[in-house]
Amino acid sequence: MIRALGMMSGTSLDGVDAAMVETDGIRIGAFGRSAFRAYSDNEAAMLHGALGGWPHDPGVAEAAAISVAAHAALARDFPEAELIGFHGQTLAHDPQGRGTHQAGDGAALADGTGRPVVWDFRAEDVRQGGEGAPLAPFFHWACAEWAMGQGHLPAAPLAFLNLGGVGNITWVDPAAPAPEAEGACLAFDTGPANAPINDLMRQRRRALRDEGGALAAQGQADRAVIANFLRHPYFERPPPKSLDRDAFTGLAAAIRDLADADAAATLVAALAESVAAGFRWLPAPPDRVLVCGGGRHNRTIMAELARLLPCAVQPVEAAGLDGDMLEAQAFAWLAVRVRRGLPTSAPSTTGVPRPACGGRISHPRRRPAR
Ligand SMILES: Nc1ncnc2c1ncn2[C@@H]1O[C@H](COP(=O)(O)OP(=O)(O)OP(=O)(O)O)[C@@H](O)[C@H]1O
Ligand SMILES: CC(=O)N[C@H]1[C@@H]2OC[C@@H](O2)[C@@H](O)[C@@H]1O[C@H](C)C(=O)O
Repeated sequence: MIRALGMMSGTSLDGVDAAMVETDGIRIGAFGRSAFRAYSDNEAAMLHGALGGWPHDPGVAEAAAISVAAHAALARDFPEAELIGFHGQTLAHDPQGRGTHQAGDGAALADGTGRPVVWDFRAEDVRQGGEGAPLAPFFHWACAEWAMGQGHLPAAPLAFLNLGGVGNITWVDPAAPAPEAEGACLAFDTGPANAPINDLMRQRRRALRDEGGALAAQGQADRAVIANFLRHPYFERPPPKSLDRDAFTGLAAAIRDLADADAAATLVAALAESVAAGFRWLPAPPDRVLVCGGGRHNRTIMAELARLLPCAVQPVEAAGLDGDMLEAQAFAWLAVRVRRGLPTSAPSTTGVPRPACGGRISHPRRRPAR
């Protein structure tokens, strides 16, 4: 077993999550400490300004340096980590076009922390014809297997729903022998999640988010906007499939003339309806949906999901897991898989033609400065 630190800064650009996992890259031995470092307003503004950028675009080198410095600062609090999994900041994702871009140089982070760093997890999958995302699904399989072993879950297929900036779902059969085995996982991005809600709150209320879903709870969803949203060709596309943060720009335009609360309620309904629309692709009805990511703190989202989905909807804490740290933990576990040469994606998770091992390993070239 290796003690690995996973670090993730997601599409909502709020900061960096870091979490320890002890694993052999297959089974979870133990979960360890975790921490969060918020981006300062300046850092967040720089990263926001670089969104959509590719490696040589203006502002991208600065964004990458901010990402590395923030991760290095956080990693210093985890001297016990033998290996670091570094996701980097996704600035652009166009797997069927220009590729996928996570800003932040893993070699610089290895130098800055004195630990080997696994990074650039998505590019190889895209190079082989996959979507490069989502990558958490194999870890969801490991979590389901762990939770079953702890007696927190029955031995039945279930789904993990991650509600970050974008939503993604993984259907998992925890009885499958390995995550890359046929029939073990099916995963895809469901649609927009918190990103448009945050954008709305920033533009209209000068707030970072709709705390607890309070604003949305006071509004009425606009059914015409939702009906039109659900006509987007993305929902007709069978999985695997993934989304860029700003793929649904039409939604922001469609709510422009709605009152604040109605606009927020409409975005919540769009999120929940897109998850419900995704259910038709699942191989069998899941026993429950375990929700992770920041969206599970939004009570209006959780209520709308419970109303629309044909099974129980629970925060992942119901299975003994930490919903704020699951993605960071995923990149710790994936880092160990990369180190061992085990696959990190499969046809049923990213559409890559055969199970693939992504990620690069950089070793520190010198001791870190004190
Ligand atoms: N208490 C809360 N009330 C309402 N919304 C919340 C709350 N806490 C978090 N959120 C929402 O969750 C978002 C953060 O979710 P998370 O950290 O899972 O996203 P991410 O990891 O950045 O994104 P992704 O998974 O798409 O890469 C916040 O930006 C906010 O919209
Ligand atoms: C390209 C990219 O960074 N995608 C993220 C994003 O955030 C959620 C969703 O879109 C998912 O596809 C992915 O992150 C998680 C960690 C994943 O790869 O599973």
